Amino acid sequence: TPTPLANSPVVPAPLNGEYPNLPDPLTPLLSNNTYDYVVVGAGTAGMTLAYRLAQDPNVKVAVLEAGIDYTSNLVNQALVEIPGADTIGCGASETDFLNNMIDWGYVTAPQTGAGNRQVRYARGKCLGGSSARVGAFNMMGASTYPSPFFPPPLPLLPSSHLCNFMLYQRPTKGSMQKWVDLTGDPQWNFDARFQDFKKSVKFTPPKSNLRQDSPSAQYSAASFDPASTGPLQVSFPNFAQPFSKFVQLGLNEVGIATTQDFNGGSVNGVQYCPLTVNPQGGGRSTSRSFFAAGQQLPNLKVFNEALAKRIIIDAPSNGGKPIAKGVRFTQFSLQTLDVYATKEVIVSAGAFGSPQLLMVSGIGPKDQLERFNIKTIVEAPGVGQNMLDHVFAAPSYPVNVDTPTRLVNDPVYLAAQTANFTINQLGPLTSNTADLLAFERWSDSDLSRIGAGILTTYPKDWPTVEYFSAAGYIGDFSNLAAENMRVGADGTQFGSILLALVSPRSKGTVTLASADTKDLPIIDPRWLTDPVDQKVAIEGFKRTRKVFASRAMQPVLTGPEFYPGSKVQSDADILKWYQNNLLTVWHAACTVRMGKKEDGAVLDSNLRVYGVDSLRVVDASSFPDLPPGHPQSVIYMLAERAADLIKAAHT
Ligand SMILES: Cc1cc2nc3c(=O)[nH]c(=O)nc-3n(C[C@H](O)[C@H](O)[C@H](O)COP(=O)(O)OP(=O)(O)OC[C@H]3O[C@@H](n4cnc5c(N)ncnc54)[C@H](O)[C@@H]3O)c2cc1C
Repeated sequence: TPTPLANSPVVPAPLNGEYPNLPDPLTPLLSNNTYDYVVVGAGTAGMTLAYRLAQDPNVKVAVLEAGIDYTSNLVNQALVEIPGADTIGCGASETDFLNNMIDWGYVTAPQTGAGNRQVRYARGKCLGGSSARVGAFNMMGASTYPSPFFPPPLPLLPSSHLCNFMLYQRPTKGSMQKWVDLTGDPQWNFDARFQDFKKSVKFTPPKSNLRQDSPSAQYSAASFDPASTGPLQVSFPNFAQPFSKFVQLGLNEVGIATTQDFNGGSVNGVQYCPLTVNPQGGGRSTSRSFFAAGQQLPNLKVFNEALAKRIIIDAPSNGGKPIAKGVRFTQFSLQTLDVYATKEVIVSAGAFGSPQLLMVSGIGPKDQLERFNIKTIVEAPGVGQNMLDHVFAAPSYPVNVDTPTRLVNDPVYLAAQTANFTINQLGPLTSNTADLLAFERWSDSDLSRIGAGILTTYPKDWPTVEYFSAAGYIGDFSNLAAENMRVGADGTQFGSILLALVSPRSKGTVTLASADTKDLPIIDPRWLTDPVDQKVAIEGFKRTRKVFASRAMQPVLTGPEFYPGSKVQSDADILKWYQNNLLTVWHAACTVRMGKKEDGAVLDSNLRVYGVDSLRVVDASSFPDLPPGHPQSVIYMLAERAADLIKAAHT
């Protein structure tokens, strides 16, 4: 049993013989258990932040990551890095993630707003965190499939693969102004942070000759910094889904104009979306790229399979301000160890892991702490509250162009396209499938008409809904690969338009199941429980049908709506269908939010935990509000800003 934490010496080496007979991998840590910074989580924010801090050779940085490095076995590496593999298994089914090596295996509480289903909620547990499209395979997988680039036979795959769609797109100026309003800090303004958005990213323009897209993908060069070295790669795949061209024209026809760019502070309109894809080789680029960039730095240590158990907080008995001193963790599930930070502890464990770690460490709502006999360090009612998320669902139609439905049904085609990807970096496996996006803000009169008048108060550039062109069949989202096999067995191909709610009003919670981080927290997103979200879902679904009914889409359609089909007509039918079929877009955020203390926020505008010194939270949980669209750009920006704030605080 480790020693009591209060007044722990900062440098307790040699740890009073507390950790006898440790296996080899732990020895280096024990010879040096004190760093300037300890970062929990090597995910999207944590790995970026740790690398930036370690660029200063005068500081030492330790990162504790509960998962493995996904490049440590070939199958997971292939599943992460082949963009087209993201069509495999985004399933909502809770029974699908046995043996999952690099996913946490979260399942939500029963969702009254989603047909009382318990929905699997994918989250990366590996270097790169949720920015890595991570898959699972059974333990024999690595030796069964010798090529790192050849996907294993699809029927053998458990459908527990989760798929980060790699969409790289920035929020609107108005939504970032909301961050300013909520925090009182003008530094969160889009223009003030534009340089941080650009800093992580090396942008490469689309190769239109290879993509053969028409109209071609557009972008604004001004949204990127030509001098940036990345290490995150942002570009376009060398393949445009044939289906997407029709969707673009259909969206235009219903009044959504083509826009140039999603990365300069406005998004309304339709365009191909840049991806975090590496133009060299066509593979996915994740926040692991920051690990790769820092691998040679002697002052950066990343510990895998290191599960943080709690933050070591020194709470003076004289009532002085508590101070974070380090982190207690288990590595390889073997031994409990302490690592100390002389400057700061930074929690980057994600929207579920961060509130959990704060609560088990004594920072959280009183009822949660008391329920599990956790000693209260700081009563913080906002921890684990205010969870915001996006959801989506899609009608599907039969089409006459190649889609991933063919990839899963035609082994010869799959083999040819695998070779095409591996050798030429061409073909559908280079694509993330949902390559074309549209954002639409509904007029104030339409919003009032449908009973969503509250959304008229949102900044005018904040879209109400997002549409994804999705080649393939979506169905009830339970298992994309298996469902495409089923419906496409006779050679029929499918195309879908996903409707996502990007101005959600429903708020969820993350609460504890026990006082130990080895037990997953309880996730209750409460999707679509707010009546405004329900109205938007109904209206948005009708809009997607209008797009399919456009003249521009008729040449690609070979029949009427296949799913849900003509039986779903009334508003009540539509709502029920949407609720029974929706899936998260995996954008959980705001569970340890930044803002004003008097408004119940947990973090000040510099990401510091109110009431505790030397402790910050930097990841999706720290968002004051969830901007419309896809959050990874915001998380990279947040990590860049946090690194600068931390460096400035210690010079
Ligand atoms: C399937 C999927 C598809 C997505 N698609 C897109 C997309 O196309 N575009 C986009 O912009 N966004 C997308 N997202 C969302 C985006 O990836 C996430 O919002 C983002 O990666 C979250 O970053 P984070 O740093 O907050 O957390 P994460 O990246 O999840 O990092 C948290 C890290 O902390 C580790 N951790 C947690 N608890 C502990 C602990 N106790 N001890 C040690 N380590 C711990 C985790 O293992 C993980 O590595 C997608 C997400 C998923 C899951």
